[in-house]
Amino acid sequence: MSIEFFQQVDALTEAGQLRRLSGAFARFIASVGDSSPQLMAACVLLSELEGRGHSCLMLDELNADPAALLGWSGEEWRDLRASVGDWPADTDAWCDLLARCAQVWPVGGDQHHQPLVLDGERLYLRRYWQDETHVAQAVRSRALGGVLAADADMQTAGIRRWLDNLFPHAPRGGGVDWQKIACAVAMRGKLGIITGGPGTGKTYTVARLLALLFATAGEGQAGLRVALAAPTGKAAARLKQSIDTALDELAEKVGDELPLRELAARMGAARTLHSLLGARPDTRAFQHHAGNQLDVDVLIVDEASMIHLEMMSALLAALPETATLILLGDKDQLASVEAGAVLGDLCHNAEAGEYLPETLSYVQAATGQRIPGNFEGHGGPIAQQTVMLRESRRFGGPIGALALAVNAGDAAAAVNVLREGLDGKVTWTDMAQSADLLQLALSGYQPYLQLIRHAPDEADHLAWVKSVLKSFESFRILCAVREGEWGVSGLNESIEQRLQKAGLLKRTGEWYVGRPVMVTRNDYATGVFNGDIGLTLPDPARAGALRVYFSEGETVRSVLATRLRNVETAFAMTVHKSQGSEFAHTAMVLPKDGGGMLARELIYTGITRARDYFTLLTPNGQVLLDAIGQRTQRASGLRSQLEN
Ligand SMILES: Nc1ncnc2c1ncn2[C@@H]1O[C@H](COP(=O)(O)OP(=O)(O)OP(=O)(O)O)[C@@H](O)[C@H]1O
Repeated sequence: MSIEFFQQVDALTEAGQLRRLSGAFARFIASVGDSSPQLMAACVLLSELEGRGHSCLMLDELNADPAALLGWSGEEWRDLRASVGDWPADTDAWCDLLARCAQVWPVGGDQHHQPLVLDGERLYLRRYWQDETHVAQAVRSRALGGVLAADADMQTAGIRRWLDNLFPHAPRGGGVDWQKIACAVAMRGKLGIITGGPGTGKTYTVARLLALLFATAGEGQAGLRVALAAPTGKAAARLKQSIDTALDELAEKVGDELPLRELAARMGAARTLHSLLGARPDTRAFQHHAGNQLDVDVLIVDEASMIHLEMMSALLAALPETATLILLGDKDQLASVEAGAVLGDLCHNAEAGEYLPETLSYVQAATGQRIPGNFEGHGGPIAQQTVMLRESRRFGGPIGALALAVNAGDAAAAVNVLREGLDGKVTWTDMAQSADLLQLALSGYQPYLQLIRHAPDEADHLAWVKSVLKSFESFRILCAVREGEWGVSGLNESIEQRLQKAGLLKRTGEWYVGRPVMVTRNDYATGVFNGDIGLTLPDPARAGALRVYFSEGETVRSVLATRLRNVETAFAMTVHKSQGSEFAHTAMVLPKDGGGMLARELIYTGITRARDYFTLLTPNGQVLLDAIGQRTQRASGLRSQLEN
């Protein structure tokens, strides 16, 4: 029995070191079979890691340094370790021990709905193993499926003709036109992955890919069904806007040969993945699934780095085999809060290319471009369908240089850019005090709060709402953490107080004019979703009533403030929640102590939310250096499943 072990777990839970769920989960596992402290320890660790976005527990890591898995010191780990008693001698011993437990299904063994799965040296919750296995199988078969066959020469020639038309100019500096290559590669299978940093032309490229799909659809052209989606409403609205603009520009160039405006008009709005799949209240199941698939020929999904494992599995199940899936995203951004780092795993060869000889010759035939030798290799089917765009069109200058340095883990170069602060585009206040932050919040939020004071007649209400929203969207404070003085909750409170003191806000209760809010839970009744950000403004129809206005590209939606239940004030938001958004001026705030939990992806994601100006505030600069030096490694078996 594991009495001593659970006493330790309970004490650590009370101390806030472990999630309550972890102890409860281990107890549940103990109640349905074996209850050895070793199995219990593996369950607690598995649950803790799941809460941090890992899809499995790597037993070699458990064997090598379990404290490091939790980010604990040896001291913190000591008592829990002692309560386990005998610790298996090595990874094999862990595998043997777990494989003998009734609650564990060793893959290939007898199945009787065991809640845990042991796949090689990885221990999973069954659901994650199923999702991972399904995603691996589905993307592999998509990458391999539909690859140009018997009449390939003719098809390739058709693709080439159109690509030359759509990309008429030689790439700048005489390099390789990865955008053109990305289009060709996506035409080759039922899966295309286009990754790249901000402004590298992912949307520009996908608009041309759409034109190409449309142009080569033959008789199917008139009925080609294209759907656009993204993980958040904001990202979906941005995608639609960028694609419409790009298709419009392209239509001018292509002329009568291709009715691109007709295609754009038929596409309809971009939707969130939840809405596309038909999420329903009170169930994880979607309306669209393997038995009731989506009615589309082409699905384009932007901000794919935010898609978690379970969502990717659901998406792939709901997509007909015949449809083409195009994933767009920045592989270096933070992964989803939920388990999995799917885009990162799918793109693990993207930097190096790893293209096979057949890919090289197809690309040459379809684009006239020769992929340089250093990108040749032995990548699997996903690598052959993945292209990384490498040149940013609008993200140069100090912000771009800073993002590059952080991404490369080069803290010294990052500090150089921050110190030089060229053109005032990048500003860094180290040893920052709260007063610095509050001053910044005051100057950043003053413009929209002043606009609010000049509420117009009823007739101009919508135009005014749009201008206030636009002004609010131009500045944002991002936090690395939620708790504490430098976290979201502490800062929102102090910023509200500061703005009130400056006479910019009149806070009378929970709801007040000018309050920005973020939705924290999907709410089907009001049609607002987790992560949506809105602004509280007077209701023109009812004196004294307040509505929350949400910007959706060109349109605005509103909900009575009192109908919104799961919201929080959003002067400051987490970097995680800011994904898919961009602000003219982004200010990022790091905490005094990162607790070893901040990594480079977070810093990179924060910086790349800034369009024109980036301000960094650090009460303790060492936290920045430590974060740049640390990579997020999410345990996942997806890469190895993709290679099998
Ligand atoms: N080959 C090109 N020739 C001319 N302009 C280009 C080209 N590629 C991209 N652009 C322009 O560069 C800008 C950025 O491109 P785009 O918006 O497609 O990048 P993105 O990777 O989708 O950015 P984000 O990550 O912010 O969504 C756009 O104005 C686009 O029109």
